[in-house]
Amino acid sequence: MAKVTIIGATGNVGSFAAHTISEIPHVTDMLLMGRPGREEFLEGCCRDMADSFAARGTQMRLAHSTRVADVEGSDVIICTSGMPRQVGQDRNDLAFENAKMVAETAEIVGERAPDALLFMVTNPVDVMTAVALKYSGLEPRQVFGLGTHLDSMRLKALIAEYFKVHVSEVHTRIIGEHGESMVPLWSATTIGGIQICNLPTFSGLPHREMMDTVRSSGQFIIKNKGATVYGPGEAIATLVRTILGDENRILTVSSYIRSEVNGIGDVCIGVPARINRKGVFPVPIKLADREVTGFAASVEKIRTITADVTEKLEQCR
Ligand SMILES: NC(=O)C1=CN([C@@H]2O[C@H](COP(=O)(O)OP(=O)(O)OC[C@H]3O[C@@H](n4cnc5c(N)ncnc54)[C@H](O)[C@@H]3O)[C@@H](O)[C@H]2O)C=CC1
Ligand SMILES: O=C([O-])CC(=O)C(=O)O
Repeated sequence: MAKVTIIGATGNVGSFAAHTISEIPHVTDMLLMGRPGREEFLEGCCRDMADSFAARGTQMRLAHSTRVADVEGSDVIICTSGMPRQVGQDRNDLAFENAKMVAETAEIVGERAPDALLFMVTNPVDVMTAVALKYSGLEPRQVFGLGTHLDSMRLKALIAEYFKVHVSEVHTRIIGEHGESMVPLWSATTIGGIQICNLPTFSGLPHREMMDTVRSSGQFIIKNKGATVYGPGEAIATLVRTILGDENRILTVSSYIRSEVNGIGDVCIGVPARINRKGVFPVPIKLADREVTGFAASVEKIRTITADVTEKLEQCR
């Protein structure tokens, strides 16, 4: 029995995520939230969704609102509201504009739903996770972002295609920024349980090309169809299912780390974390030397942008 709220449900990602989440059996209540002025659109979304429930036999209470205070009683609150990037923009270009909205929203969430988990999707997601953590006043286990889970999924699909195996045979991870400085963990990549570097075909793997494809996926999709929707929507639903099913899966999400990765910490960034109904718990890990260098650079980048955005937010409050 759980209530899930989607803030930004009128948008591309929010509306598709709402539909994928409606397939999760634990969800009994869903609240679609949009900006004031979007009431009619939200009503339309609810009616449309109810039609799909009728076709599938889904039984779920569905409501809509334009008041963030209505998050009260939610178990999971997903924030997909905010500006998306345009072709040629970097996700970090959105940082300050989206941070203003996230800070305001997070404050209300902290007051009205102090026991909820707050799941950030809005970009730049690592910086937005830090802003949400600060302004909600919630505990680090309660606030997390989609992080590099989507990037890890993208890499997994490319590896599966290369080796002609089912995606479920591939385990891989990308950590760090959901952005240019992301770091693939080849040392933690296995196929059918065998470390990828122990497979003779590994030497021919086009690592660089694969990572170029992963890094540019968002931009490619935005250029061709305006927004990334299905990948993020399914990735969001996987996390919600993991939480509500109390599954203790280890997925790579943006989370506050103290010093869990080779002693590096005090930042919100994509790291492997155990996820269950209580929230998100980063797993202490020790990386190979080359991977540490890349991760440390990614942390430094995100820490600098986060500090800059937080300072600007404080000045305009
Ligand atoms: N972390 C990830 O992997 C991904 C993150 N995103 C991010 O998710 C966000 C939403 O993307 P889309 O759904 O494509 O955008 P969209 O433009 O379709 O929807 C954005 C929604 O946010 C609302 N909104 C915009 N500015 C707002 C404000 N100041 N206050 C309150 N609500 C506001 C809009 O009304 C709309 O409902 C973007 O920041 C995008 O970059 C998108 C895909 C993947
Ligand atoms: O690229 C974007 O702006 C949207 C996003 O984060 C993704 O799909 O990875």
